[in-house]
Amino acid sequence: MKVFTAAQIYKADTFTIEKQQITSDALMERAATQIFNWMHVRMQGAPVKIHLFCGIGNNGGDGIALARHLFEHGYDIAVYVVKYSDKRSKDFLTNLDRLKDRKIWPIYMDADSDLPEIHPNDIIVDAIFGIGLNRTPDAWVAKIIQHLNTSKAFILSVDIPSGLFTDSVPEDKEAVIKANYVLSFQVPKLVFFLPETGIYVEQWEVLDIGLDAEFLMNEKTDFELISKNEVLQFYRPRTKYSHKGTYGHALIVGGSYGKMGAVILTSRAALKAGSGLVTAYVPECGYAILQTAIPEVMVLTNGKEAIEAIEFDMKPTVIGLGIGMGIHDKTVKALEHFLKANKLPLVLDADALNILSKNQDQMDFIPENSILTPHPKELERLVGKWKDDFEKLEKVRQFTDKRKVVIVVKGAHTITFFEGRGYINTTGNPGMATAGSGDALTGIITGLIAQGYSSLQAAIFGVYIHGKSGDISVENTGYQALIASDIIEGIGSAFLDLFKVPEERPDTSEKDG
Ligand SMILES: NC(=O)C1=CN([C@@H]2O[C@H](COP(=O)(O)OP(=O)(O)OC[C@H]3O[C@@H](n4cnc5c(N)ncnc54)[C@H](O)[C@@H]3O)[C@@H](O)[C@H]2O)[C@@H](O)CC1
Ligand SMILES: [K+]
Repeated sequence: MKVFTAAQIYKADTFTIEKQQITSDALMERAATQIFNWMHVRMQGAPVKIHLFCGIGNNGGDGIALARHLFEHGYDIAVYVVKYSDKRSKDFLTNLDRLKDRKIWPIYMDADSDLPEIHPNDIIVDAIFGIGLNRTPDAWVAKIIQHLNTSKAFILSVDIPSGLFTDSVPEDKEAVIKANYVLSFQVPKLVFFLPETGIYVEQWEVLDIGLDAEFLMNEKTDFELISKNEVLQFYRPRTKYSHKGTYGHALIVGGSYGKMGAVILTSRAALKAGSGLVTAYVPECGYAILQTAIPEVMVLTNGKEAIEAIEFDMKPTVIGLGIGMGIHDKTVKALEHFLKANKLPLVLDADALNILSKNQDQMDFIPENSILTPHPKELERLVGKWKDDFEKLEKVRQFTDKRKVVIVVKGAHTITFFEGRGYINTTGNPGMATAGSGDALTGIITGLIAQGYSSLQAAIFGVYIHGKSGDISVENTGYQALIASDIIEGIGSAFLDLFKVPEERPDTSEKDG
């Protein structure tokens, strides 16, 4: 699913209005009806107090139109208009008149108004600001927002949590609604997925308001959300007359005294992801450990307790490099020597990234289409410090552009970058923040490249499978007890899940988050 900017959403609105020959009011009515249906299916007329806080723009208009539908279906509502400006939108005013026609009188709120009492069991509809927010809300509006946040009532945000910008991090962290649920029109917003702004969105769902399908399909976006549908498009089925050679040979280079477990995890994950053959290249102290731990993996050795040279007499399809490798001087030299001679695509992780960060001139020897999988600290060493999430994304984009490589920015929503575009993953959970989780990911990605997936596909698919496996495994372990080995064990289930038919849903909108 594509992730549009605010400007693109406005463009889609205008395009749709012209093409479908409808009024903007009709589009607002669609939006409000969708939200109403969503609520009505779940609430079934329950006598719960619903407080609707509406701004004076089109987001407020959505809220006012929703209030009318709720009223007409017998819900107990209170409507507040937060008058943060005199520039009320046309469609807001139209809907306000319709509400007044039904003898519903909103409570107007300004800087001097008292804050209404809200019971923890009530429901709040947040329609104060939408994607039109262009500056930090005034202090008195921020106060209302804080009042709602501390009420303990369930907050349903219309389109986006009020106070959250679509393309920057909020300056005043207290002036943003913390939404329990966001109903986003047509497309999700990038800010739902970034660490600094995603905290305002507990769950989200997209509501289809019928924006023009052709426009949505043709419009190019900087970000795409990756769910099952997207990865299925490049899934490679196995053929009957294939053999292990068909599925490539992954070489996993790494390990040092005390860090051999990482190589076990990566090698195992590469096998489990489907690599035909896997060879581990480790220092001698890892030989018996590897051979005992994974009988399916072949082992080559160099150096005693750390790798001193990377030379081999075999032809791997792809090389995963850096896991538990350490930063011994001899290893650093070995890597430099190897990079100068190597032509194969690489999956670079952990100590390989740390070594490269310190010797940026060696970056020139990274082959195009290689994949780098840094965690936040490694990323910082690679691209330098950033002031916020948006600057981080920009720095990564520039780096991938310059070096022609794929960078996997690991996080709650891992984002894979290549050729100026970011692919946002939707699987995974906090249980996966555990030792060796990244080693497993490196193995999965390496194993996919071995089988013929392109670097970009392997990174996107690998991140998806890794997260999905974590989601399936956590059902049995709980967050705390989930360990990297569980993620590797779950890889098979994650593949099987690709072909599970989703269960029937009560409504027709797309769901995620
Ligand atoms: N454009 C359309 O056709 C549709 C728009 N929809 C709704 O419209 C929303 C966007 O509406 P608007 O563009 O009217 O914008 P908003 O309703 O988000 O904001 C209203 C206006 O307030 C002003 N403003 C921004 N920041 C402010 C601040 N800090 N203090 C005071 N005033 C501020 C801006 O001039 C802005 O246009 C979407 O989020 C969505 O909810 C939906 O009805 C679907 C259709
Ligand atoms: K809102």
